[in-house]
Amino acid sequence: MDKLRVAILIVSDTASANPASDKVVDALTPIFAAEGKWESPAFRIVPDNVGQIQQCVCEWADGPNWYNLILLSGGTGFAIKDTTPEAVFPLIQRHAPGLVHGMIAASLKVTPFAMMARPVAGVRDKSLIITLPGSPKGAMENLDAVVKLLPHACMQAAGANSRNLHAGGMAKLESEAGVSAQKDKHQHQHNHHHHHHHHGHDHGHGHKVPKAHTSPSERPQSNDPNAGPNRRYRSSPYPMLSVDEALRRINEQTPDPEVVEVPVTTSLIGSVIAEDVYAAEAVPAYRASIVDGYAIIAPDSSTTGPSTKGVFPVASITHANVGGNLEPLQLGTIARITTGAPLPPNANAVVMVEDTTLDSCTPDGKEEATVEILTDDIEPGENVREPGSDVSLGSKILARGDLISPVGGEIGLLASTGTKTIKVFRKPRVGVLSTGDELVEHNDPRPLTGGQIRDSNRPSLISCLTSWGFETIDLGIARDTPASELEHALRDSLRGVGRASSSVDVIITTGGVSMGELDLLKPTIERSLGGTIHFGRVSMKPGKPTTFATVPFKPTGDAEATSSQSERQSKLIFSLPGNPASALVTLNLFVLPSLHKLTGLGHSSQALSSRPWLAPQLGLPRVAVVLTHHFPLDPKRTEYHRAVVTASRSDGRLYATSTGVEGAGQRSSKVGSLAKANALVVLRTGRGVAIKGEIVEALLMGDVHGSDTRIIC
Ligand SMILES: Nc1nc2c(c(=O)[nH]1)N[C@H]1C(S)=C(S)[C@@H](COP(=O)(O)OP(=O)(O)OC[C@H]3O[C@@H](n4cnc5c(N)ncnc54)[C@H](O)[C@@H]3O)O[C@H]1N2
Ligand code: MOO
Ligand SMILES: [Mg+2]
Repeated sequence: MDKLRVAILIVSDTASANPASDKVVDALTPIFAAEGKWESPAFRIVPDNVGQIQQCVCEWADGPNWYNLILLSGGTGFAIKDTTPEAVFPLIQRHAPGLVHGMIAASLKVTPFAMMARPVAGVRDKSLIITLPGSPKGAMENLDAVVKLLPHACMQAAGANSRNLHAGGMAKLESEAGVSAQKDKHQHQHNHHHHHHHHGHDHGHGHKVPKAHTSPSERPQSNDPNAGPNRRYRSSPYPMLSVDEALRRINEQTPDPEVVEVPVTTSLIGSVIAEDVYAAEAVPAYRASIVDGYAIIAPDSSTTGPSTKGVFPVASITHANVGGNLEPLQLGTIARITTGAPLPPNANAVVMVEDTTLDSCTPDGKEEATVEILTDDIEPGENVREPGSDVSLGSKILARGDLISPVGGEIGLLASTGTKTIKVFRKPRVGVLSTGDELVEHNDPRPLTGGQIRDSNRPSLISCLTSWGFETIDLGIARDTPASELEHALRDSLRGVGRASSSVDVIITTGGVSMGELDLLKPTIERSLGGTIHFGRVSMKPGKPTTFATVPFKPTGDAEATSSQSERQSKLIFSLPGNPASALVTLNLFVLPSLHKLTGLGHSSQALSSRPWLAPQLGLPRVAVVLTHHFPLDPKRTEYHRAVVTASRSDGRLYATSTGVEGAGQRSSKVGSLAKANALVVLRTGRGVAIKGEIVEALLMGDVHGSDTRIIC
């Protein structure tokens, strides 16, 4: 039969800094060789870092080249930096305490210090994962204690149809090891119990409010759908933040922009300049005519030279784009010239053709022989663009922080000066993922059944992001069950595999962030991805359960790790509520300012401001609007009321009209409340209504058109 595949992860700051110092791989390799059932072990070294440990274990367990057995050595003790069990525990889907007992029992025969080992063992997908002590001796002793069982355990974990299995070989091993499938089943039940016991802290009633920034151990235990009603929250453990505090945390966690050098093309639109740009060429590069007419030698007005008025022979003709040298203009002659064409040497001004009349033609009648100039007040330099008078060579044409707008002015300036490449801030790449068992593609031809919903969030969010000029990646729909689907979808998009062919900087998800038992985003981000949730509730309507998290990210593969300077170290996840209006409103309110910061906007003003998250360049423009009717107020949460804002042609003010106040008008499930809306009217909490004629703040999402509205109060 095929040999089993084994990989060893050395977890050690020391070995990570100096790989030669590792002795564990050499100690364990002969044990596997002696068994004869194993391929020679693969290995990798990482520092004592939860994110890097998890990244590697997941790659080894989930990737296409998965391993039957994943061993980790190191980081299992009581020292502060020992975090291997914490990293591995959440990745295990089925725990194997029997292996843990076996290893500890064996070590106890050697030393009482075995009581201070904190090993973890269990199955993830088809891989068996076991942690071992960091010392070569301890690692060998522990492995020796269980190694006879491992081939059997691995094959059971992999399932009978695994590529590594043959029915014959399996039966043989089972009798060798003297265990049965029945026993194995018992073990699982035991596992479950064990799991409850260790993690069923007193969060069942959720009265404890966690601190704003929680370390992995003191983080609130999230909804665990497998753990039954006692582990489900009955009130949210996430503190309710103000919108301002939420924006502050987003700003704080959003990394500074990265600089890239790129060629000048139209795909620069929406980029922000990272380094002042100086003109590589002068514009114009030569003395050019501003009009169609005749180049002349105009007398200096201070001297009393010959008049420009009179009849002159036409010496030559100059069009734009002439090659070669021009004949110098002789005194007393003029030269026909077109707009933008270079002046012949000696010429110093141009007379517009409108200020002349034809006097005589050449004998063949094809050309002008003499022309009469009708005007006498032509000064030297008139209608002439001197070299560099539009853009002088080496002058600053664009500054750090300038936006390359779709209007075209900046691209034009870069093009006219022959600028080949410029340094800009790299625009973030954004992935959009819908979550929910109930979702079907919006264009699925089948009629809906049961509780099915068409996925409207993905198309609506992607269209909004695209209009802002960001590269988006459609990450599809992740089902709520099995929960690993969500985890895989997130992990793949961070790594740039699957639907995301290159890794994304920001992930936007919708759905699954509130209080339902299938609301799995928060636990998945915290436990499976080792992420940090910076907030999970905001006092606003719609959008209360909006969640923002960061996940540590280290590119996998050694080559990549060194070469890829452009990979950000921490990735952002915005988990927006599933209700369509909530999703689109929170995208505008929370995600845009972060994307703007990543793009390099608001960068210059940040240093000056004590509240950089409110820099005017970040997020939607804020304007004052006049209400055209009463708007009802919410007593508890600030409302972002969807409205149409128009610019009054009669009084120049901006007026806001709701997209619907009656009945379900502003309900968060109603994406139609955003159809036609171009603004979010910010309504502070209060009783009753904001009255007609009142001036309030609004966030502009779209173009403002003119109207005849006016209110006289
Ligand atoms: N007990 C409580 N229940 C709820 C609370 C609460 O505080 N306590 N908050 C409510 C608020 S406010 C909102 S908003 C929603 C947020 O829900 P989730 O983010 O957990 O989203 P789901 O439960 O998955 O779905 C909610 C709703 O949205 C529909 N949906 C989801 N995804 C899409 C999509 N891609 N396209 C269209 N529609 C989608 C989904 O079918 C549900 O109808 O929670 C309240 N509950
Ligand atoms: O706060 Mo949730 O977003 O409705 O309606
Ligand atoms: Mg929900």
